[in-house]
Amino acid sequence: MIVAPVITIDGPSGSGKGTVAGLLAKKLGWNLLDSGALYRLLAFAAGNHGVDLTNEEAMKLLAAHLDVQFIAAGDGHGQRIILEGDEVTDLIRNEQVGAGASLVASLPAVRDALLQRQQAFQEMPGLVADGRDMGTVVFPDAPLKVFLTASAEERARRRYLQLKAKGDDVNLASLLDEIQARDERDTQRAVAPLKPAADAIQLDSTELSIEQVLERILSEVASRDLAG
Ligand SMILES: Nc1ncnc2c1ncn2[C@@H]1O[C@H](COP(=O)(O)OP(=O)(O)O)[C@@H](O)[C@H]1O
Ligand SMILES: Nc1ccn([C@H]2C[C@H](O)[C@@H](COP(=O)(O)OP(=O)(O)O)O2)c(=O)n1
Repeated sequence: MIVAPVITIDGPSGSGKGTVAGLLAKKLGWNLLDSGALYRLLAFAAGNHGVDLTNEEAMKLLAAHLDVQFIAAGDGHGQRIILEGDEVTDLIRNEQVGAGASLVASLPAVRDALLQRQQAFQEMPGLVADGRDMGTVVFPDAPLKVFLTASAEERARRRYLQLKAKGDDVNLASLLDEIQARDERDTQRAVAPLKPAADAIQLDSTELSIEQVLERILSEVASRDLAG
């Protein structure tokens, strides 16, 4: 059986995972898994259904029955996300939902319930998957694993610019606090914590442009002969 190759991109919030994963998937013509969106969707759905984010049993049920569709955007750039029939693409991209996602993501039963759903994205001709545990837990056999980082200050600055451009009322200092709190929770949790896989390439993007990060990864793809 031919197994579709996977490129995993893990790292902390604002390191550029989502942007680079989207560009890479587009360039290679591969499928895309934004695993963080699943945790964000769960936190968002919990709000809609009045479920307490720390209620592991209820959150596990919600995860098992999550009704979500990822639709490639018409311009070939990014994805539209539909939750229970409603478009939530932008609604899940704020720090409040991010913090809720990080909380939900610390529940082992929730991670278990999402495992197969994530693995089902591994289809031909290949998959680019971004998150926190793509290389360590979900796709441990991936032939290329990237761990993307950047300083917390640079990540907060990027998030600030991104949210401000969207028209959100944001504050740089509180974004930095929130990012650091999320880093702490994501790296310290007992199950599938944020950490580089032993065989991951580590890339610090603090001083790199998006194009430079993409170039570095594409050179790894070429040297491993992954794109056929
Ligand atoms: N290397 C980079 N240099 C400058 N800005 C970047 C870089 N990588 C990503 N960005 C910007 O930072 C913001 C956060 O990137 P994103 O891909 O959402 O990060 P993550 O998925 O790791 O949270 C986006 O607005 C993106 O355009
Ligand atoms: N594979 C994943 C992806 C995300 N998570 C959790 C931890 C993160 O703080 C939240 C939100 O992830 P997301 O990648 O959307 O967040 P950022 O874009 O990096 O800010 O979900 C996870 O535990 N495992």
